[in-house]
Amino acid sequence: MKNLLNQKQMRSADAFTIKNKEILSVDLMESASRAFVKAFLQEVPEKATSIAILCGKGNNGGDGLAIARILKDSGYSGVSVYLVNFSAKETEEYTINLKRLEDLWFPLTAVNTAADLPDLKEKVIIDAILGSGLNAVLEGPYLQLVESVNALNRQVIAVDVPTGFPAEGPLKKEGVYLKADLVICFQRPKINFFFPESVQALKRFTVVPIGLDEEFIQNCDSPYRLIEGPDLTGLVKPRAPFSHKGTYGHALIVAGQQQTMGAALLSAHACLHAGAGLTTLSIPESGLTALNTRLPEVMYLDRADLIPEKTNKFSAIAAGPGLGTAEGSIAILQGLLKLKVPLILDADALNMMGDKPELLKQLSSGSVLTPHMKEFDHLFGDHDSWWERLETAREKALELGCVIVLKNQYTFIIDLTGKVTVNTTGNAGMAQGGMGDVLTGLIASFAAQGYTANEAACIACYLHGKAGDELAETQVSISASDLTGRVSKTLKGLIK
Ligand SMILES: NC(=O)C1=CN([C@@H]2O[C@H](COP(=O)(O)OP(=O)(O)OC[C@H]3O[C@@H](n4cnc5c(N)ncnc54)[C@H](OP(=O)(O)O)[C@@H]3O)[C@@H](O)[C@H]2O)[C@@H](O)CC1
Ligand SMILES: Nc1ncnc2c1ncn2[C@@H]1O[C@H](COP(=O)(O)OP(=O)(O)O)[C@@H](O)[C@H]1O
Repeated sequence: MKNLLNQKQMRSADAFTIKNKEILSVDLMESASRAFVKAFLQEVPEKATSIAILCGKGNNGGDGLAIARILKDSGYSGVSVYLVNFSAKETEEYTINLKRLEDLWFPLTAVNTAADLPDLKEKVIIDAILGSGLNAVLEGPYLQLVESVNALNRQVIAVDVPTGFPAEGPLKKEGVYLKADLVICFQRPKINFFFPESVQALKRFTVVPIGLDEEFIQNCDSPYRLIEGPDLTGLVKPRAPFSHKGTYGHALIVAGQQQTMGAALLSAHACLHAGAGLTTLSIPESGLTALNTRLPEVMYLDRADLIPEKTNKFSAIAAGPGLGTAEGSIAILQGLLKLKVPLILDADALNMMGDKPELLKQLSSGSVLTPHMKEFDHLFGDHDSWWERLETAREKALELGCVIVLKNQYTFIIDLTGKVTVNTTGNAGMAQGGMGDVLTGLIASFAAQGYTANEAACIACYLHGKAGDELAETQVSISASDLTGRVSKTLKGLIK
């Protein structure tokens, strides 16, 4: 899995690369700027496009100056550079790149106050004002400049990070950011790109390698990492010769009530498709006809049988989808907690725990909680930012000894030690009811098959989103049933 670094670690990776590869800092800037231009070419292939590059006086601005030169060398004929001179000091790499442009008689326009910014006519704006060196919210001339550029409503492509947007840490309410359509980011994405609030600053991002030492990066002690397809190849085991249904575990899903029986069926269906040897569903008796008609492979367990003697045969137990929160459901949850086995808890199971926080203390170690943002805040209190929510998730995972799957467009899987795995698969086509029920069924299936709680959560989240991404190639929206139908095929692609 790829480590995500904080800015201090990123600077160390910079320094290490410069020392060990015996390259100059300005050469690293050149490499970053070339990588930027390569990605920019894909985005703006028309060489006659007029482009304004706004450059601050730090290394982000230095990149902007190098990018101007490289774009010109690549055949872009309408590149203009605006020097944002709001700071007294400039970095050495900036100075070198400015000199290189001056030597080429490159036209440069000085912007010494926000009011100096001319009426930009260029079609595309490259934002190289401030990058990861940002140390406070924007104010004064930077704020004015950013607001006037935002008002232009042009296509904006930011270098590494949009001006004003912090790479890490809580996003302040008063923060103002230069709004980028795309960020071309160096070597690793910034952790803050994965939070929903980032939409205020960027629509999307792409990451380009710039030649930093990968071994150094991977050896950094970081709490964040990204899960990618190759990470699962090798982890997901193929079906074994001479195996039988008993080899792949027996999952129990406790879900559904009269009005929300579908949630239970969706979870069980997903569990089946992800390969559990046996799947049993515990639903109210009134759902039996639906179960037998819709999912003939799935067995039934009476609610009265949720007792140790009847449940000890299950290799994983999930509860919550469509379960309701009435007295009867609370009793079911309390009964499950008394089993003293790890549980996978979603939806109403989490809502009940939010209503009765004392239940959280009864969770067995190795359990998995799968809240979306509202369920999470109901469980652990309101949060002003996603950064803070993720910090709480890390503390709670450690304190409770459980895995927390904090769901969103990018889902955060926090393991028992508080480490965070970010899943980037999935798409807006999946924003339909029932999708979380499917995820619960997938986690239950992998847990039943013998994967650890964290492995089951990582495999399930990646697979869930990946199946959705494959379907999105030919569909606009994806129903929970569509997704379930795809899962086994996608899984096949993940096995060596
Ligand atoms: N390995 C990599 O990732 C590589 C990264 N590279 C590039 O380097 C970039 C980072 O460059 P950087 O460190 O020079 O900082 P940068 O963002 O240009 O800004 C610094 C200036 O901003 C100022 N300033 C800060 N906050 C402010 C505020 N709120 N309001 C006003 N001013 C503020 C601050 O002034 P100070 O507060 O210190 O007086 C200082 O003068 C990175 O994003 C990437 O583009 C590549 O070239 C090579 C490999
Ligand atoms: N825009 C999106 N991009 C990626 N994944 C999404 C998106 N919208 C929803 N999902 C995924 O769908 C699931 C929704 O879960 P949840 O809100 O609990 O759904 P429900 O309660 O309807 O079953 C989560 O796993 C989430 O990551």
